[in-house]
Amino acid sequence: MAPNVPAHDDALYNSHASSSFLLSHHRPSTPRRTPPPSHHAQQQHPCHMDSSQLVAHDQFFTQGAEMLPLVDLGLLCHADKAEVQKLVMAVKEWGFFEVANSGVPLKLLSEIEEQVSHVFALPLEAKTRAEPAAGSFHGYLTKSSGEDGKMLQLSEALRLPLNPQHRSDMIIQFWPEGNEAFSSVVEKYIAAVDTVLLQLLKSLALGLGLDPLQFTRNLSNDANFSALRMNIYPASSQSSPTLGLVAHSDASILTILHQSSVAGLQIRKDEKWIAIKPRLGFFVVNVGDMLQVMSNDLFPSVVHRVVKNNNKCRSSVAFIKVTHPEFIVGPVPELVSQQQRTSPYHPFTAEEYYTSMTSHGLLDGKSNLDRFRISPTVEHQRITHLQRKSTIQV
Ligand SMILES: O=C(O)CCC(=O)C(=O)O
Ligand SMILES: [Fe+2]
Repeated sequence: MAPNVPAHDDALYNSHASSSFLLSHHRPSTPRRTPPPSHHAQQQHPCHMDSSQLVAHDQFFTQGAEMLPLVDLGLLCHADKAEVQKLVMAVKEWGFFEVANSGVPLKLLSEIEEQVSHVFALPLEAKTRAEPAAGSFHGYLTKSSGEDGKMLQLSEALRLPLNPQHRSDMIIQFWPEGNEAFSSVVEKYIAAVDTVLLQLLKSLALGLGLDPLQFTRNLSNDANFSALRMNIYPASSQSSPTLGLVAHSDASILTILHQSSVAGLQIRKDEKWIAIKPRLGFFVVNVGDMLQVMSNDLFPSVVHRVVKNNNKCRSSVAFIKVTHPEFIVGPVPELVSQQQRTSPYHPFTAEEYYTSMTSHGLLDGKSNLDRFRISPTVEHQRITHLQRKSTIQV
């Protein structure tokens, strides 16, 4: 059976730190740090995850959907200065952007979509064999609710490890004889999207005047955390719009999303929800909580959700890249000096961040990151008070 696992790739803890303590480095073993008690009431939580306010996609699009900033990966690969600056501005302002000219063939995108539909079409019995083992974040996730009975995982998802050995162990749980087509498409897809991700992180570091490897050198495919998350959102039978994925931020450094031609993704900007229209061959990329912390809040990790469609099934594939489990995630020291601002978060490891999610559970929006805030927000205090324990994960 699936353990109680948090719903999304987000969230963290803390311990106060001077800027020099915030230097990121590995450490051999990490005694668990507990977030300090919360006192300082600050701002209102940025969003209300009230499902009664859902807006159908068609309605958004007839009103004219807002376009995400678009960057050209070909230009970034050539360190084109204007494009690098465009990327940095887009990420600062939106935390989300689209990538054109990624070099990932359209054929591979349609192949991965096909494999997503194959795996979810398996009998439930085969899928539940791959439910996450205790302590694991990977595996098949199906509908689950929290202790208060509120549904958290609303659709089906499969979190495949990026680590090749762990991945083939999981694939065997779905197909005891193995599945060569599935395995090879997934492998090709991971390799291709990883290249995109590394280039984007190099360009971001370059754009901030940092060592180009600043954000890439401590990433890891071997951890329990980096994953390829396949999502499927069956058409809703309700006449009114329904949620397919609760509002959350990703825990990752970056997440690279391929969405099918069916819309559903909405992001939170300036206190409003914005629907993102899928565009063939363009990836949607978003900053995760870890990059928000490393960039010392220059790059926001933005809350997003999925709304189901009335008559169409939607699928998506999220490539989620996380740091090595023992790497201490804190702000890049140069950014602390440039901004003359110490981090509002206690540093943490990926291990601690994910453990926080499992122990506290997914709470709406960015509540997990709030746990690591040195001066917790009013919303965090409210959430801590509620202490919801059961969770799902992204
Ligand atoms: O399906 C989508 O468009 C979003 C998926 C997502 O946010 C996630 O997997 O973290
Ligand atoms: Fe997400």
